[in-house]
Amino acid sequence: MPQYRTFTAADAVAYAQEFGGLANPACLVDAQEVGDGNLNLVFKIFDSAGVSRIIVKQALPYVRCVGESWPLTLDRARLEAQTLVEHYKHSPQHTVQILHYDPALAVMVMEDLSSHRIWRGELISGVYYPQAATQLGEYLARTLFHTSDFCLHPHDKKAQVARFINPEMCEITEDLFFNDPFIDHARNNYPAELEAQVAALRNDDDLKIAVAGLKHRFFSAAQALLHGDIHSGSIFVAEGSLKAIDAEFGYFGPIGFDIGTAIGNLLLNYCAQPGHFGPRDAAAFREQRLQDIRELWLTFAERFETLARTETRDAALAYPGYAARFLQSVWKDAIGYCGTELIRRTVGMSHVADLETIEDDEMRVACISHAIELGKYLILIAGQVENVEQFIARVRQKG
Ligand SMILES: Nc1ncnc2c1ncn2[C@@H]1O[C@H](COP(=O)(O)OP(=O)(O)O)[C@@H](O)[C@H]1O
Ligand SMILES: CSC[C@H]1O[C@H](OP(=O)(O)O)[C@H](O)[C@@H]1O
Repeated sequence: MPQYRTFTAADAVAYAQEFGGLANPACLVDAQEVGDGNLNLVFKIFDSAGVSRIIVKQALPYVRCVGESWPLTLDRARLEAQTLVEHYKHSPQHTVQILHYDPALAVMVMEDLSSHRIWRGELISGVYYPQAATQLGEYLARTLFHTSDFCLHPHDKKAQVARFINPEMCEITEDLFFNDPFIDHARNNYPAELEAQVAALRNDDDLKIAVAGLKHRFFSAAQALLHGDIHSGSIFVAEGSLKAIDAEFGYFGPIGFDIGTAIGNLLLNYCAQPGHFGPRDAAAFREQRLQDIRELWLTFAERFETLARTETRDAALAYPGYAARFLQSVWKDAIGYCGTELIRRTVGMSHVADLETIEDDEMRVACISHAIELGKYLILIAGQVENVEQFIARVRQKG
């Protein structure tokens, strides 16, 4: 077995020639490292005509955006490859295809999605993909249903939970979402002007109890195999197409976490709109985001319920009305997790380009402040919002 080493561009080309599955591997001649995420190396491998043909992704033994002072398990590459392979089985249209995985080198080779664009960039530029929210709802319904107790035999489910135990990556989420923003932590990063607003988060008993409940369910509710980090930067879109990538946070957790993360990133974009298009033009883009949220939830819920009605194997869970009851609890979880995504992306260490690229300082701070307030509000009211129309009305009320 090869020893782990960090790939150079030449290593990545040689690896893609061997494991890329191309009929004419010698055509692969060049590589460029294009990783813009927080964690890993990503190489595009080009042919002699300069066309990107295949992707080689390698985990580093530390958090890329911080450096060697924050070591991180290489096993995350296994969890990412395994999660994407499992999701591909259930939703091949909306999951990147993994072609090869190598545990010793913590490397995977995957389908090249250069014909697509990262959704976050498109949302920031105001490019609308009207089908994307529906397709994301379909992806979430199919992957989450087919890895849940509605579908799996109890023995298989338990074996799968064990195969996807992901303690190191879950710990990052546990800290960044549910701890750091609600205490005075060195990793936090927010505008000094918002100190009083952030201090109020630390001193709000109701909020901290609600966040404790969300963290507790993140620890313990092994409902389905989550993507675990399904934000708009982990989603490629093209006309009529959507593909999820980057699933190294995959584990069996509460379904509402994936739904809430996805909705949360649409809301972060909603909050950022005045910073990119000015208060007047922002209104139309904001309506698109609210429509995306409506479409995402309604598609997810409708597809999940249909699958539950037609394909549930467990006799008790198949009882008419139970799936609808379960989806109500998923919805309420999703609103809470959505709120934590808004807060961790504004107060915590890991920010989003939607807000960070707003050039005007005063406007940027105002948009960040809006996201923090909205996040706190959603966490507090999560249990009272019965449906997506009420959710949208509440978001509108908060400005
Ligand atoms: N399958 C792919 N096809 C084309 N580009 C990709 C692919 N996977 C990743 N990339 C590029 O690499 C970037 C970082 O990938 P990502 O998986 O998000 O890395 P990280 O795990 O470090 O967050 C993406 O934003 C995208 O530009
Ligand atoms: C210390 S990891 C911070 C943050 O980075 C991950 O995002 P990505 O892999 O898409 O760059 C994830 O959201 C983590 O919470």
